[in-house]
Amino acid sequence: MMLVVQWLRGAVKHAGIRPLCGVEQLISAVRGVSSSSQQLSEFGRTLTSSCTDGDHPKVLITGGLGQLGVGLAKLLRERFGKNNVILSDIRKPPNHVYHDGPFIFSDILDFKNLREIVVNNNISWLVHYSAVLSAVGEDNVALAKEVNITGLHNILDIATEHGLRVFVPSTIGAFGPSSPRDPTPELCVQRPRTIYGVSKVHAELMGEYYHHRFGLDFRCLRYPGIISADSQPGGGTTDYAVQIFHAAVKTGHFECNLSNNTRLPMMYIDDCVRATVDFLEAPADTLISRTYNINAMSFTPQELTQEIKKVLPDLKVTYNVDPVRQAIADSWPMALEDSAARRDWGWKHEYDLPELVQTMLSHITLGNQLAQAN
Ligand SMILES: NC(=O)c1ccc[n+]([C@@H]2O[C@H](COP(=O)([O-])OP(=O)(O)OC[C@H]3O[C@@H](n4cnc5c(N)ncnc54)[C@H](O)[C@@H]3O)[C@@H](O)[C@H]2O)c1
Ligand SMILES: C[C@@H](O)[C@H](N)C(=O)O
Repeated sequence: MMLVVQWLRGAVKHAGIRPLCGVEQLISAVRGVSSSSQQLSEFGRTLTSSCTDGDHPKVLITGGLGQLGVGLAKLLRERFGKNNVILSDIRKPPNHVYHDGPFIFSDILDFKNLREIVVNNNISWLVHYSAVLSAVGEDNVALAKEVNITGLHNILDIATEHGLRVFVPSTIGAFGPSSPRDPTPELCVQRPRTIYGVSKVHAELMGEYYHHRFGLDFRCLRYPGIISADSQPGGGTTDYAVQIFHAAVKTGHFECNLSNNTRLPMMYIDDCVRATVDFLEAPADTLISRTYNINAMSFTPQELTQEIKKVLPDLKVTYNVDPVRQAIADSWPMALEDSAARRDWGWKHEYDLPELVQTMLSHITLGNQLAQAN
């Protein structure tokens, strides 16, 4: 096996193939197969399917109609071409998403269908966004187990089988009350108290295991709460930090379900999708780890309100604390320690609280004006 890996490194270097085509991915594919002749012929297919269109990866995004998928698809399509990025979900897309680029139905619990999609579309990168988030998960543990754990197993098996690069996001929710909270280091006690958090620790460990055992090119970022103007959050604990902006513009009143002094790590969506694409593109030999924290800003509902009031002074915020969400938030980090991401693949956030507030308010105001004009 070592000889094959060495030969592959030499051959790739000799042929001048660009790193984007995934030298390490190919090497991983070699490591991932045993020496049976059938599997070696599979390897031949993996080699050709891993580099599409000469240069660009062919990307499949699962759960792509949630808060993050459409934004990620937009950036990936700018970099790799519209037809090289396929969004998928189990829901019907809105018209503008359907017309913006390829969309396909894919239920991650249907292994055979998922495999068919990967094969028929020559997929080389898989971004696995399907999930049941923290608050919804506590409401429906069985569904969260099915989607977040069984679904992940399907993804890892298919990615390994076809030599794919696979990205699975983790979260601040992968930590718990016994983790250090301010800041939370990359490696520390992880004993989350939600099914969402437990499933994400499982995903981190399974992905890393598949990487070491089968050579899977598994990549994982622990996202903070993500804030976006054009897409709605899917039932998490940090959702208030999106909803407050819409309420501020629309009615001038917001009822917050977390207490005024609950400090959580947050990130603007543009930083999140840029981090994801940069991390996906990072050469494998620069990655010391397969799971990284990324951090941008931290604030409380009170601090966010004060910042929004600089633009909309009449905003009124009242508090009606949801005990389930509050207990979750109280067990999560206040900030993530992310020096490894900054060192290894150049992560740098661009949005702090003032820029976040300015950007969110202008996007939402403009969006509302356009909607009224139509
Ligand atoms: N949004 C955040 O603040 C945040 C923070 C940390 C991590 N993450 C992670 O990022 C990823 C994307 O988050 P999001 O906010 O877009 O989530 P979301 O809840 O908004 O969207 C999840 C999507 O998964 C789809 N889905 C559910 N069951 C499915 C199935 N069986 N097959 C295929 N798709 C299915 C849903 O239809 C939905 O569109 C998730 O893994 C989430 O855990 C998000
Ligand atoms: C933090 C993140 O994982 C998600 N927004 C949640 O609150 O569940």
